[in-house]
Amino acid sequence: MPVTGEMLIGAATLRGTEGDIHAVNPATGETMAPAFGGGGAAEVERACALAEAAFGPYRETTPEQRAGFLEACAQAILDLGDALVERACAESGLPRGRIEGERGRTVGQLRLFAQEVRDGGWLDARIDPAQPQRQPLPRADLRLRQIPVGPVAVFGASNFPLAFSVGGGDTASALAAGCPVVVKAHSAHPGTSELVGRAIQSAVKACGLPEGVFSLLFGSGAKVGSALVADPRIQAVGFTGSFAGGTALLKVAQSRPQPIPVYAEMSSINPVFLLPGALAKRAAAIGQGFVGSLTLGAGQFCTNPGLVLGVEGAALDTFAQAATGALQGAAAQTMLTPGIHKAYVEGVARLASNNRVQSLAEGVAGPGPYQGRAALFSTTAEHFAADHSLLEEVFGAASLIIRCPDEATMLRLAQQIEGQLTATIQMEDEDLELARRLVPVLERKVGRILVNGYPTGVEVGHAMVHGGPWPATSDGRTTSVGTLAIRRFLRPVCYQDFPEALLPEALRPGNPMRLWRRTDGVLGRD
Ligand SMILES: NC(=O)C1=CN([C@@H]2O[C@H](COP(=O)(O)OP(=O)(O)OC[C@H]3O[C@@H](n4cnc5c(N)ncnc54)[C@H](OP(=O)(O)O)[C@@H]3O)[C@@H](O)[C@H]2O)C=CC1
Ligand SMILES: O=C(O)CCC(=O)C(=O)O
Repeated sequence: MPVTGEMLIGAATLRGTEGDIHAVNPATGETMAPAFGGGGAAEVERACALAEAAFGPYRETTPEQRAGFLEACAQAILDLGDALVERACAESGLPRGRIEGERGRTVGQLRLFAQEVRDGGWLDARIDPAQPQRQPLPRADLRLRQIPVGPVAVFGASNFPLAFSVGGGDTASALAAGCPVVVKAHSAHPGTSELVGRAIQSAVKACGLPEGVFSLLFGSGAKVGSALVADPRIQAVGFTGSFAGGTALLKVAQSRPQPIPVYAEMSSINPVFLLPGALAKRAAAIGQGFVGSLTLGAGQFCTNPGLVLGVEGAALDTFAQAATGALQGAAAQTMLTPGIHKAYVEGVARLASNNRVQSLAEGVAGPGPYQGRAALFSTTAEHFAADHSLLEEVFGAASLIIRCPDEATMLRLAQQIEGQLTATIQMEDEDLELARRLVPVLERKVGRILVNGYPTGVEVGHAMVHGGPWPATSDGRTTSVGTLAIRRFLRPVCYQDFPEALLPEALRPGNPMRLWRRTDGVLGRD
C-alpha cells in the first residue's frame, strides 16, 4: 500500500493544505518522502460531523459485529506486512525486533478488546426489580447499563508508533466501547499513521459500518489538535505525551461550554525502592537488571526507572558499581525525534551541572546524529528533598540514585514523591515489615506496584493498571492499557419503570444476551 501523505476523513482521502509535514529518519537525519498535508478547521469539522453521524448506528451494533470489526482492524494491520514494519522503523529509529513486537502487541490488544466486547461484562448490567409492596414507599424498577460517551479524539504517542498510536490502546478501547474515533496523528510518524489508518478505514468498509467511525488528521497539535478537542461533538480525549501537551489539551477541554474528560498519560519517573535485605543478597544483580530496564528502547518508555532509592552503605555502593559497570558498556541508541533527543541531552546536562548531584556513569557515544547515551547520577536524600527540579522527568535513559541515611528517610521521600505510573520494590523476606509500611504510601502515589521486577514492559490484560495520580496522568481513576481502559469511554444510564419493549436488550427480562447481571446486588446469569 503506497503512502500518499493524505488524511483519511471517513471513507475519503484528502490532501491537507495547511502546511507540509515531513517525517525525519532519526537514524540518518534525512527528511523522508512524501510530504503530508496538514489539516485545518474544515477537516476537523468534516471528521467530527461524520463521527457524530456514525455514533448512533455504531453504538447500536451487536457485540458480535463490533468484535468482528476490531478483529478485522487487527487483520488489516497484519496484512500491511513488511511495509508497515519498515516505515515504522525508519520514522522512529526503533529496531525491527521492537517494531515487530509492538505490532504483535497492537494486534493482540485489538483482539483482546474484541473478546471483551463479546463478554459483555463492560455493560455492567444491574437490575433492581420493582418492589410495589415495599413500605413505607414502593420501589420503582431500576435497570442500569453502560453506554458509550460519543466521538473520541485520540492523540498518537511518539514513543510507541503502533501500540499507543493510530490503532493503539486508546483507539481500540474507544472503538470497543462503541465510540467513533478521530485520531490526530503524531507528526513524528505520519507514514506509519497513514498505513495503519488505511487498514482501519478498509476494515470499516469491509464490515459495512458508517464511514465516520474512524478518521485520521495530520497537522500541528496546537492548531488541529486543539480544534479537535474543542469541537462540541467530541466527548472524551485519549493522549500520551508530554506534560505540556497533556495540560494544554486539558485546558482546552475544560474551557469548552461543555467540559469533557481528557485521559492524558504524561510524565513519570517510576521510583525503585531497594530494601536492605534485597541489597544485601542481590545488589550486583539488581544493578545489572536495572540498567537493562533503564536502557530499553533508549529509555523512551514512560515506565522507565528514573529514580532509585536505597539506604546508604556498602550494599548500595555495590549496586551503584554494578549499575555503573553495565551502563558504561551500554551502546548509544537512536532516539525518536531530533526534538526528543535535544530535550534528553539538555536534561542530562542539567543534572550533570547540578552541584548537588554526582555523575556516576555515561554510556558509550554513538555515531548517529540523534543517539542518546545512557546516564546515571547520584545524590543525597537531603539534596533531593531540597531541589524540586530533581523530580522532573528526563525522557530517555537517565536515572538518579538517592542515598538515604536510614529507612525512615526513604519512607518520608516516598511520601513526598508526586503521582507516578509505577513504583518498584526490590525485597527479600526479611524486608517484609518495611515493605508493609511502604506499600500503603505507594498505593496513594502510583497505579502499579511491582515486587522484584522492573517497570518497563506493560502487559496488556484484564488486571493491568497503566495510570496513576497527577502528574503521571490527568485522571488517576483509570488506565490506558488493559481491558479496564474501556471504562474511560462509557457512562451509566438508569432506565426506570421501562416497559419491556422499550428496554435495551441487555436489560430485558429473561436475559436474552446471556450476560452476567447484578440483580438486587447478586451476580448471576438468570
Ligand atoms: N510520558 C510519556 O509517556 C511520554 C512523554 N513524552 C515527553 O514528551 C516530550 C515530547 O514528545 P512528544 O511525543 O512529541 O510529545 P508531545 O506532548 O509534544 O506531543 C504529543 C502530541 O500532542 C500534540 N501536542 C503537543 N503540544 C500540544 C499543545 N500545546 N496543544 C495541542 N496539542 C499538542 C503533538 O502535536 P504535534 O504533532 O504538533 O507535535 C502530538 O500530536 C518528550 O521529550 C518527553 O518528555 C513523550 C512520549 C511519551
Ligand atoms: O512500558 C510499556 O510497555 C509501555 C510504556 C508506555 O506506556 C509509554 O512509554 O508510553
